[in-house]
Amino acid sequence: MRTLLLGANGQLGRTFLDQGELAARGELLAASRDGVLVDGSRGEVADLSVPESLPALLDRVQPDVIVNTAAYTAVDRAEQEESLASRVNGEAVGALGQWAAAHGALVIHYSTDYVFDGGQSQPYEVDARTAPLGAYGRSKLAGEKALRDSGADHLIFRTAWVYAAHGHNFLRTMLRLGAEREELRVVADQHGAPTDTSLIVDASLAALDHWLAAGSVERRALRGTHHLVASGATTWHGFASAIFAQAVSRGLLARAPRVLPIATTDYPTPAQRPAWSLLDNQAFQRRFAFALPDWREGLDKVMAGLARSTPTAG
Ligand SMILES: NC(=O)C1=CN([C@@H]2O[C@H](COP(=O)(O)OP(=O)(O)OC[C@H]3O[C@@H](n4cnc5c(N)ncnc54)[C@H](OP(=O)(O)O)[C@@H]3O)[C@@H](O)[C@H]2O)C=CC1
Ligand SMILES: Cc1cn([C@H]2C[C@H](O)[C@@H](COP(=O)(O)OP(=O)(O)O[C@H]3O[C@@H](C)C(=O)[C@@H](O)[C@H]3O)O2)c(=O)[nH]c1=O
Ligand SMILES: [Mg+2]
Repeated sequence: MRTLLLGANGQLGRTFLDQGELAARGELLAASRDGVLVDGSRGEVADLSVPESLPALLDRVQPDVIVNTAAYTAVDRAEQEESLASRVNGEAVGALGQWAAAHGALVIHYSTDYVFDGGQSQPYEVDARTAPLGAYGRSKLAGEKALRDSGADHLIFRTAWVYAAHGHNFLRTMLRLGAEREELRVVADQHGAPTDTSLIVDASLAALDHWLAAGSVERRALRGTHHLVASGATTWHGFASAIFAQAVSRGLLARAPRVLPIATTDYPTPAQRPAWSLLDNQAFQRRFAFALPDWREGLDKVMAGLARSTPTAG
């Protein structure tokens, strides 16, 4: 089995590489926008802002599985750059699907809670009505549709509130701001489940193994969209508070800032975010026989990893 990993320098892409299991399952080629990987080594070049460049790469690599973790993820900036966001998150995904359909490859792709408007008050099921509030969500929804319409074998995993010890994410923003400021104001009326990249990688591999072992009838049931998020629920304020509690107890911060709960209306941003981002992950757990633990377990592991690799605060 030959796998092509796109977006290898992103939060999720890096965890796929670090974790090592994709490489253990066969041959693994990693691609980034310019072909340079975070460790300085050379990988493949895959620029998703130029969708028409992708077939030549795929023809050369001939992957059996394409794992697409590349995406335009700047939620606020997307409001100003919607055409770029929709090329990367929409058209490029369609191009991957078209190649995969013609060559019998499987596409594993990631989408987001931001395809929903957040108007619900119970976890979203996979077939709930989508209605993105902003350009990022629209572009991701376009990618889902393009992949489905391509006719390729595919697994789309909608996840949410993704973080890791590396990369751009809310946890790292909080640790940086918390070291600088006495007080932070964080929205307490957006609800979701923070999901660490290790969980996404482990769950994706479990799903891939299921797929590889399945016959054509079972594959028809597996093919499609799934909700892959940690269990439990919190708010960004709750997540921030949990991050600081851990940071202090693990010696990463000498003291926690005050974290004031605020309303979304008191934190104006260019893009509107869903108030309710919880995705129902029960079907994923049943279908792939994989347990998705509470978000606090993931936070615990990520903070333990950070504490191991960081000198303690004075
Ligand atoms: N982050 C989150 O909270 C969530 C993410 N998701 C989805 O999960 C997936 C993984 O996200 P995550 O790892 O967090 O995202 P990151 O932003 O950490 O990583 C995305 C990667 O894609 C790369 N990229 C951006 N534009 C291009 C391009 N034109 N060509 C090639 N590569 C490009 C980025 O490169 P560079 O850094 O150079 O721009 C980056 O390395 C995405 O599909 C995302 O939409 C879903 C829900 C939540
Ligand atoms: C830094 C900061 C943010 N916030 C708010 C803004 C926002 O509502 C919330 C989270 O901020 P972020 O900018 O990290 O969130 P955002 O970039 O919107 O995160 C999203 O990214 C995309 C890619 C996804 O797919 C989503 O699942 C989600 O994870 O916290 C505060 O209230 N106080 C603060 O000090
Ligand atoms: Mg962000």
